[in-house]
Order: sequence, then structure tokens, then C-alpha cells
Amino acid sequence: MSDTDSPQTWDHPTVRLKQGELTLVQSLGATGLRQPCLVQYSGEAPGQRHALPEGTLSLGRAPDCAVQLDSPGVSRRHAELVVQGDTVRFNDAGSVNGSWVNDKRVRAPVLLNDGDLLRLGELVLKFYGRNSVDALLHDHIYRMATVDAGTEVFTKRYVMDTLAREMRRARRHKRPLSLLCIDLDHFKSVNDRWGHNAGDTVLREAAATAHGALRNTDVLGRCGGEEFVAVLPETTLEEARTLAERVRSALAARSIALQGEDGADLRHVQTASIGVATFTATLTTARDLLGEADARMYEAKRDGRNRVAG
Ligand SMILES: Nc1nc2c(ncn2[C@@H]2O[C@H](COP(=O)(O)OP(=O)(O)OP(=O)(O)O)[C@@H](O)[C@H]2O)c(=O)[nH]1
Repeated sequence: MSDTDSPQTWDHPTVRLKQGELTLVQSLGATGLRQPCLVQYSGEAPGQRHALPEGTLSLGRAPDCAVQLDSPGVSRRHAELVVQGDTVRFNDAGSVNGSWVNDKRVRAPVLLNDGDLLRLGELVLKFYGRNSVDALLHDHIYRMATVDAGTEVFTKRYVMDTLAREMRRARRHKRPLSLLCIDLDHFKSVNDRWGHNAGDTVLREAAATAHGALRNTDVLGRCGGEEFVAVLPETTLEEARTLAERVRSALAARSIALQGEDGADLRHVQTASIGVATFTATLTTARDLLGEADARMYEAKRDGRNRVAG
């Protein structure tokens, strides 16, 4: 998923369930001018959506491609799309493994229609035109699978997939990669003192605060009840420590407004203990990296909580 496509910065109003009814048609009307998009149907990130803004867009593995497709068999500059109003033209850009639209090899510009299947090498994508109801439904389902309903940060599954993908990228390009394990302190006492609803509010607000302290390129997910993991691509250990401290201090500085079970207005400061780990010659698997961040987080707890270790 590209930064601009992150569910945390979703680019159109969410399709919501209202009283059990999926209000697709109303949502479609409310969104007005939607962009056409491509959705990956295979490869490392099935379900990933690429919005297609107006202009000439390159598709390929190169990091500066407008539609970046980090998949084996896709050339660095594989194909090109020209988006003009409701018209979208697709062409191969001299790729090694070729491009197809609906199983027909592309050798000259092709006008795309809603629902067309594109194949770049082995990678299959589906094209959705502007205002496609299918694309809205797809977004809704994808969002349910990748965003935690209680906190609006990513699900554990999404963050683990991201970690695996970023580790492959870090290894291949010899780039730094770090991880934060963020665990709220004495969270059980929030539930015990003020009830589960107050606990849910604290979880949601703490997640929003942590997300706000991170960068657009970082991926924050909820990995357990009151435990979060942040994947930090292109980040050294030193930079990760600085970010962890930024998250810790943002949480410690935030006074969350709550209502107790008796309706009384309350305020609560929810601190966290944070473990930091980085991808090195000895920490080479996702399990190693998560284990190290988790161990450092427990060290922060043992040292008194509301601190960063690692
Ligand atoms: N309100 C609410 N509580 C949750 C949710 N998920 C987990 N919890 C609670 O989170 C609490 C976690 O408690 P512990 O694992 O003992 O940790 P802690 O109290 O934060 O203590 P330390 O981690 O040692 O600082 C448990 O009481 C869970 O019931 C949730 O979605 N909502």
C-alpha cells in the first residue's frame, strides 16, 4: 500500500454501515469526483489499491513510478497510463515480460473500461473507472480487513505483512529498517476504575496520539489488547529511538477526556513503555525483530514504565 493510499489517510469518505444497510449508492453520490483506480489481484499485496490521478502515470518497480509495483517479473518501467477525465489509456513501455488487457497482449495504446483485467508480467490488476460501485465495495471490504475497528490503526495481520515486505526490501536494497513495540502502562486499571467504555476511549485516543507522532511512511498496527507495533522503513536505530521518544512524550503530554460509568467527567494521562529494535546482521527474521522489540519493551516496564528502551 502506498503512503497516499493508507487507510489512516483514506482519500474518500468511508462507506459506512447504517442500521445494517450498506449505503453504497448514497456514498457514491456524496464522493462526487472519484479517481479511477487499479487494485492488485495477485502478488505480495493482493487488495492494494492504487488511485489514478489525472496525467501520465508510469507503472513499474522503480521507486519513482507513480504506480509502484514491487513484484518479480515487473520491469522497472513496465507500462504507462494516461488519465484524462473519464478516459484512461494503457500501454506497455517496452517491458521485458509484456503487458496484457483481458488476455490480449498490448502492443499499442488501449482504452480501458471499468472491470478490465490487466497483467504486467505475472502481476494481475483490475481497473475500476471513476464512480465504480464495485470499487467502493472493494474499499469497504479491504478496510474491514486491514483497519482495526476499535482504534482505526492497522490490524495485526496488515502490520505483519508490511513487516515481512519491508524486511525483504531492506535486505535486497541494504536499507535500514526499525520497529517499535508500544505497550500502554497499567491499562487494566483504566477498565477497573472507570469501566470498559472508558477503556475503549483511552485505547482509541492513545492510538490516535501515537499515530500523530509518527511519520506518514510509518505503519502503526494494533497487535494485542493494548499493544501496538510500528514498522519504520528507512529508519536507523538512532532515528527510531528519537521517534519512540516522540511517541512516548506525546502520550505523556496528552490528557484524555473520559466519562466514568456514573457519567462523571474525568481526565486521564495514558503513558506507554516502548521497545525499539532494528534490522541487523543478527536480527534477520520478523520473529527476531519482534522478539527484540518486545524484550526491550519489557525492559522499559521493569525500569519503571513511561520510558523507551533499546
Ligand atoms: N476496554 C478495553 N480493554 C481491553 C481491550 N483489549 C484488552 N483490554 C484489557 O487490557 C488489559 C491489559 O492488562 P495487562 O495485560 O494486565 O496490562 P496492564 O494493566 O496494561 O499493565 P502493564 O502492561 O504491566 O503496564 C486487560 O485488562 C484487558 O482486559 C479492549 O479492546 N478494550
